[in-house]
Amino acid sequence: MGIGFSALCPYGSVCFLRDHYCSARVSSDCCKERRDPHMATRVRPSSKRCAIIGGSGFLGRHLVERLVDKGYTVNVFDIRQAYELPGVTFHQGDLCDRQALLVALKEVSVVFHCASPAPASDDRALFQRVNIDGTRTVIQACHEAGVQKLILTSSASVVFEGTDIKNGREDLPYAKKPIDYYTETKIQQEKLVLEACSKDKGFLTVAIRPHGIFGPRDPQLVPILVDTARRGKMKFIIGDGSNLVDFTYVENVVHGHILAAEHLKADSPLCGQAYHITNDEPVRFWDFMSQILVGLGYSAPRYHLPYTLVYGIALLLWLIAVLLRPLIRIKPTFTPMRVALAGTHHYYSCARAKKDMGYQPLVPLREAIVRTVESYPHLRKGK
Ligand SMILES: NC(=O)C1=CN([C@@H]2O[C@H](COP(=O)(O)OP(=O)(O)OC[C@H]3O[C@@H](n4cnc5c(N)ncnc54)[C@H](OP(=O)(O)O)[C@@H]3O)[C@@H](O)[C@H]2O)C=CC1
Ligand SMILES: CC(C)CCC[C@@H](C)[C@H]1CC[C@H]2C3=C(CC[C@]12C)[C@@]1(C)CCC(=O)C[C@@H]1CC3
Repeated sequence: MGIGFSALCPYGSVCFLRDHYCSARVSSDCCKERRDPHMATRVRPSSKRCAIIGGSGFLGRHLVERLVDKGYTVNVFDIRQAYELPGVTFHQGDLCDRQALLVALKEVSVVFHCASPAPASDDRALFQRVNIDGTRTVIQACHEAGVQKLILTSSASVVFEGTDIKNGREDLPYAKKPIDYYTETKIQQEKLVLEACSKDKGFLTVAIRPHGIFGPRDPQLVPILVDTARRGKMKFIIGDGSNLVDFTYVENVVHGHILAAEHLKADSPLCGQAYHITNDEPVRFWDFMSQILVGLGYSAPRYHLPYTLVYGIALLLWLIAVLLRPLIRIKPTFTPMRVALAGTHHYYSCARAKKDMGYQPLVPLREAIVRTVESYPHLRKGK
């Protein structure tokens, strides 16, 4: 067990002898007994010392910025350092390296794990190594460092098999046939983290399942969309265009993560559970894409193509790409996974997050789209 673990405070916070902190507001007998009177008001609460694995990435960096604003002490652990921010300590390394992780997790009580290889990668071995073996290493390092809470960024796609999901709840079974390697390993990763939750060991875990994260600095959704439009390939709507999908503004995803960390206590329903975090405003996939495209000066797609035809072609192209891989590397734009995401309903209920952690999206979709479009002046048509 981690260094210094002593007991669970009746208020739900975990008390640690090594640097215990009590504010005037939370002062149970348990806390009073263990309080170091010299440290009581000056030292930042240990519950506010966190590490973000993947903190250089799109979501991770937004999370880091918000945690710093909220007065957390932040360590970033990432394979690359993408920026500098006062109050943030960077640790560069691979999360599969336990020793490197241990340095970043020292004195930390909350860990956010939001690192993953890019979903568009086709490197199966990399997904296995980072998302599965690496997550085992993260859990082990958390135990060794005495971390109390682990918040995993999972994905709502862990239940998606390429067919319609309408208002899906967290109790849907994991996909038996996940849409790609990425999702296959996200399922295993989520299982590992949730199974590691142990009130006895004082190690609490929760998984956040966002869907279709977008916002400033996103390296995927808007850049891929614009690239496709610039190559003249965004003329067609796959299917009848009525399919509803969740797109979630990055600040709402961050809000869900922080609420989860703050509500995760030994006596809370969050322990070992997964939570959908969405904008709670399902939108027609093609309306959303059109609003982004038109906002950036491109034309919206207009012509309809049958879903099964496009899916069949995408499957064929993917097979050809796999067969030709030893000779030439082809990366089709319309992969079967993207076609399935673009042509089916898939939106999720976040009622559980509302009930258990008081989640409400902070930024509505309309405002989120405006902010996102404004943040990409370099991707406007003609730039
Ligand atoms: N974007 C989306 O729509 C959704 C994302 N998610 C999940 O959210 C999380 C964050 O995604 P997002 O911010 O979009 O992704 P990013 O790729 O922007 O961020 C992930 C970060 O993790 C880093 N990383 C990758 N491998 C390792 C490793 N072995 N050791 C340390 N760091 C590593 C990446 O570095 P590098 O870039 O160099 O690889 C990157 O900085 C992921 O877990 C993803 O599965 C879930 C649902 C939807
Ligand atoms: C070329 C067009 C048909 C589609 C362009 C937009 C897509 C790049 C995005 C639309 C839905 C997005 C999405 C993800 C990545 C980007 C999209 C495919 C994820 C796969 C990212 C990782 C996840 O966990 C699930 C996401 C679902 C939605």
